[in-house]
Amino acid sequence: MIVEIDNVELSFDQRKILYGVYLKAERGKVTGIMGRNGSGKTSLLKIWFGSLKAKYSHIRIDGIHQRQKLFKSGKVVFLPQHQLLPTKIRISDAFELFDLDWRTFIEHFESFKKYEKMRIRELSSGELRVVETYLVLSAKKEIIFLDEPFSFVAPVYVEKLKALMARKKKDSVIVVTDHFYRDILEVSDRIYFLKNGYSKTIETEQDLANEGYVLTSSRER
Ligand SMILES: Nc1ncnc2c1ncn2[C@@H]1O[C@H](COP(=O)(O)OP(=O)(O)OP(=O)(O)O)[C@@H](O)[C@H]1O
Repeated sequence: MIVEIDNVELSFDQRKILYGVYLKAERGKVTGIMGRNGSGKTSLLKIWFGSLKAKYSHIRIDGIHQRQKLFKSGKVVFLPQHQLLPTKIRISDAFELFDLDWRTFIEHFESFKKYEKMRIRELSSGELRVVETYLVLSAKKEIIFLDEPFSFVAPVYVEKLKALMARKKKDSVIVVTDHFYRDILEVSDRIYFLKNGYSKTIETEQDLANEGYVLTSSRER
């Protein structure tokens, strides 16, 4: 499966946010999106998913223009930047909601064993992000959008989530954005950088330095 978005035009009031964007994401590859704060990454994911209306946007799946919002196809799952799960439910209920097996999760995230009967509100921000990202990645959808899955997450769990993404990309189109740029560079097979409303492909930390996203490439230090 190949999912593309182009001809995006988004403004808020008179402020142009996106106007020269083309992204292509495909099964078998993780597609990363990077850019400074406010460059439009979240907006772009929302337009792609269908929860934000742009003046123009053109979305294709396997070359076929999609008239309906992508989320209506039932093929896509979206981890939003802000909390996904309701705070009152138990963690075990969240696994039931996603039709996923708690024991499989525990095989990979053993230290979460003690939380099974706890409620979502009892998790720390990072623990919640691990659970939410795991659920979304494991949701057996053809298209997976992840907006900042690594926020608040300890390096050991980031590694586990990256390994999960590497496994899941065989079955699903995965698009991810995050400011943990080294992790995005590592896990992504193709990376787009958003700047001044446009997208361009980048590959290395040096490219990010050239775009002014990081101060200097670590190789130069
Ligand atoms: N509902 C809104 N109303 C007005 N302006 C908005 C709205 N949503 C986003 N914006 C503006 O659009 C721009 C892009 O926001 P967006 O959240 O897409 O950026 P981002 O690249 O995801 O940023 P970050 O890395 O900080 O999460 C920002 O300047 C933001 O202020």
